Amino acid sequence: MVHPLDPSTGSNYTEIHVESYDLTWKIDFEREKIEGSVDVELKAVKSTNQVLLDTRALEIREVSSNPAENLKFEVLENPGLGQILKIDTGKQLAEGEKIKLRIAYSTGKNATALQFLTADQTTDGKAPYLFSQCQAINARSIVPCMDTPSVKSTYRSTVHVPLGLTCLMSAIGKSHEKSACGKFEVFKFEQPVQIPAYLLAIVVGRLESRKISERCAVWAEPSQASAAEYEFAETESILKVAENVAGPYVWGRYDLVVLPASFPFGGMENPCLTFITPTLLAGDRSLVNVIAHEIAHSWTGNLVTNFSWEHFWLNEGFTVFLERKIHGRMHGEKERQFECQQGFENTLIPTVKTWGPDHEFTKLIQKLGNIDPDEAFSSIPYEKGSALLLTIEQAIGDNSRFEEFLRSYIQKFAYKTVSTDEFQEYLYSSFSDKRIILDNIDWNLWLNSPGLPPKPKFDTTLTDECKKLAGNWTRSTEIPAGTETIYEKMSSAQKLAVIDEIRANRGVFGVEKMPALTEAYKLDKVKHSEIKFSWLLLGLDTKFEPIIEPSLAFAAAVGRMKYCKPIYRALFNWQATRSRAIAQFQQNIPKMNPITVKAIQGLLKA
Ligand SMILES: CC/C=C\C/C=C\C[C@@H](O)/C=C/C=C/C=C\[C@@H](O)CCCC(=O)O
Ligand SMILES: [Zn+2]
Repeated sequence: MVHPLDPSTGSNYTEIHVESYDLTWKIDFEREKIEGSVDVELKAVKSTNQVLLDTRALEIREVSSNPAENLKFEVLENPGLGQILKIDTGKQLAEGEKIKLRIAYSTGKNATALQFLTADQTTDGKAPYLFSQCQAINARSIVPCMDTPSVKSTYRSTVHVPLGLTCLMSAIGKSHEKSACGKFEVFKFEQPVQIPAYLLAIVVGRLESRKISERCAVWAEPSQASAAEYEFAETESILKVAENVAGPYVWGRYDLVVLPASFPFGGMENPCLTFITPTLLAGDRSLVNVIAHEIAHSWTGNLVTNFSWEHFWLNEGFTVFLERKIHGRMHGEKERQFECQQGFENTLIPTVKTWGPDHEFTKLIQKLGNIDPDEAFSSIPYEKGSALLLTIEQAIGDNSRFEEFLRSYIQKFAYKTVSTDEFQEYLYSSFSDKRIILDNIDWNLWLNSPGLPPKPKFDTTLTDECKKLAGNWTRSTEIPAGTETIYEKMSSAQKLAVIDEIRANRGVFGVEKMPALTEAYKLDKVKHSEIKFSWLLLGLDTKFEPIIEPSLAFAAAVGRMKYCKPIYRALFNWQATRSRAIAQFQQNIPKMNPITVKAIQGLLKA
């Protein structure tokens, strides 16, 4: 089956493929730039005399071939998506012929993949810091590349960083020594498994590591190292369960790095080194579902990769489904069902409501054109995607057979990319005895229609307990008796479900009960970031004035977009807070991640 084209790249990947990148970088904290070169090895898929690479605001100094010969190049605009570096190879390459190019360049001011932090913007406030976020199409702002998941390449790197700092990458560390001049720490890495450009990642900072197992460690700034070691101590056990569900782990190491608070996501599945937000440091290991999610990406996303961002649900829907399979193996089927029901009712339903039921971005398969995929990003591919897989599992009616199918799907498409059609074709060929059952799934509704899909069936036991407790608050004007004790005995996920449920029924809750609710469940002291976020949003949605200060403080301190975007949206939409929120946001822009800035600016334009 031939893949359609990826609209988010300007590269000529159908003519020639990048096989490997060899990066030589110097991290310049003063000028907030990466300075260096990349050696690119390419192989022609068909005869061509040009190489088109994606770039975004890069300063290209020179392009040469090996043996050294300067090549002609020009930089063309690619509206909405950056630029295209067009290189004349100087000769016609035959199909299968290889070529090596060297590109000397530096990153531009405000490279979208990078956030340079001054010492005072870090957790410990002791040294500057740098981290990257290349998904979806930001890799092109740090290296000229084929920035499409359709192309997978290996990479090596040599990185010079200031003395005393540690560099980590989404690869296996090979060596660390001082430079000959004694002015730099020099780190070398190798990623021997072919990966798409969006999985290239770097972090530089004052970092300490704690060993979790032979293949797992957690890195953090020194003041957070012990907390991180405790919080993520279960990483190896989760990885073993994941292998049991999905097959052997092929990436060698699985390390974690806790980033500063401005990191825009909960976690990013960079191979060998998952990036995580410090908002996971709940103190009681109650947010490790994010680690299970990132571990699951080692198979779905990193090994089997969506061929373009229009089919992002193949990365995220499968990963959420696997994450919950892992959770079910560890804590029981009722728990898995609870997570699935919560995902549908308290994430998917509100997300569809926020976009609007006819919005293009509520479709599972997207038509992105030249829209930056970041703009379409939401929980839809995660929750609608995993709900589709749950629906298929239930239609098949044999969970262990469906799990075997998942393993064979992973094996079949490992190291490759996949489209929705290919997944569907493989599903039908694997369940040829269930064709009629599969035909009963309304594929067009699930894949191509906006809005909510049919709700799968759930074992509602654990959710029912939460709905009952929440109902006591929303249905009555009285403060429910004994509510503290019932709440206290619940798991953190159930506690969150209680607040989410009250929030879903805020119309009948009544702002006058906010102080009692806050007091009963000690919500103003809660450390669990999901519960805190839900409480703040409940207060903002019900226009509870004492919530304004903690909401502004949370939005300023936490760059995770899952939290700061809805909080800013609510603050912008409330007349009483709008101007303060806009002023705070604008003042904080220099400290914020470029991806987050763009997303919040989008809210103001909407
Ligand atoms: C349908 C949208 C099409 C393409 C989007 C592709 C990438 C979107 C881009 O914005 C990058 C996303 C990176 C996500 C990383 C981690 C998430 O799993 C975090 C989820 C939210 C959170 O927990 O904070
Ligand atoms: Zn994910």
